Amino acid sequence: MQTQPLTSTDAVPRKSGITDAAPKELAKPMVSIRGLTKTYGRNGRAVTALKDISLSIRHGEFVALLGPSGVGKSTLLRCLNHLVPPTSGDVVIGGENLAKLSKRQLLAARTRIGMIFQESNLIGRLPVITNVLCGRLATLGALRALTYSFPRDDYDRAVRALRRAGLDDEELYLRRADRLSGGQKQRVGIARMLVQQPDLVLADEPIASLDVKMQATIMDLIRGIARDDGITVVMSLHQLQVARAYATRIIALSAGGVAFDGPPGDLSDSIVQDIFDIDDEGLISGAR
Ligand SMILES: Nc1ncnc2c1ncn2[C@@H]1O[C@H](COP(=O)(O)OP(=O)(O)OP(=O)(O)O)[C@@H](O)[C@H]1O
Repeated sequence: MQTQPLTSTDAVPRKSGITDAAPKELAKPMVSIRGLTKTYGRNGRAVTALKDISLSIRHGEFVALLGPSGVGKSTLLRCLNHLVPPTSGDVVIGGENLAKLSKRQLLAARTRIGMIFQESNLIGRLPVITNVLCGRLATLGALRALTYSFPRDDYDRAVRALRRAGLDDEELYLRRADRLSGGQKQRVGIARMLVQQPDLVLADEPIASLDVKMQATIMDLIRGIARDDGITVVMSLHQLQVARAYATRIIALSAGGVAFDGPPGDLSDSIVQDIFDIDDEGLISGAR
């Protein structure tokens, strides 16, 4: 692996996505889903995770996807970048219908869609900086990608991203990723997303493995970055209060369909009670 000395470049927020895009592009929805259905085959049995979902998400929205375990939140997020191909229906991102793209075009489209995962999905044996650089892999040729030979600019970008994600201590950058705390890992995952310079971020339960204090820190960080860079966020969550505090829009899933879609202020306790069971810790624990 190639490891270059680290520079001390200042963290400069990117003004892209909503700010860089031409007005015509902004008029189009960031995400448009039409008639999305996903059926998995399991042990010779069909499981329909999503049933005929249609919705649009505008540039700059912060959408919380709520619902009990198994309702289809991860499936919906993964259909949005075709990591899980829909059984039927269309997913249009920034005006591009993903089903109509060639493999190569789909890979290119995915470079503008960042992901943040519950367990951060870092490569434990690799140093922090290399994990962040992995967000640039799609921009390298095949040989460079195989040997993790990143250009100098990418190292500078990775350092800036780590700083924006709240990791200032350069000693950490060369540490193996599996030697970090849960909160540090999540910050590295956010830095890896940042170097992709995405327009859209899909976050799958990014705070589920963190303590309450770190949950707030990570949510503040993601919201701040999304606002500064004009990034659209779609995030699955189990915590009702977190969704109410951070999202500009809540979409609640129930039985594979949309049970509620609106601003947090419209999701009254009585609507919540009609849709979900909430446990003592405020987590959505089941469907009504
Ligand atoms: N690869 C798969 N093969 C078969 N069934 C699957 C697969 N992935 C998900 N499912 C099923 O699809 C349904 C929706 O699962 P999904 O993981 O999208 O739900 P979720 O709301 O994200 O759950 P959680 O909150 O537990 O992550 C579930 O019934 C699940 O068992």
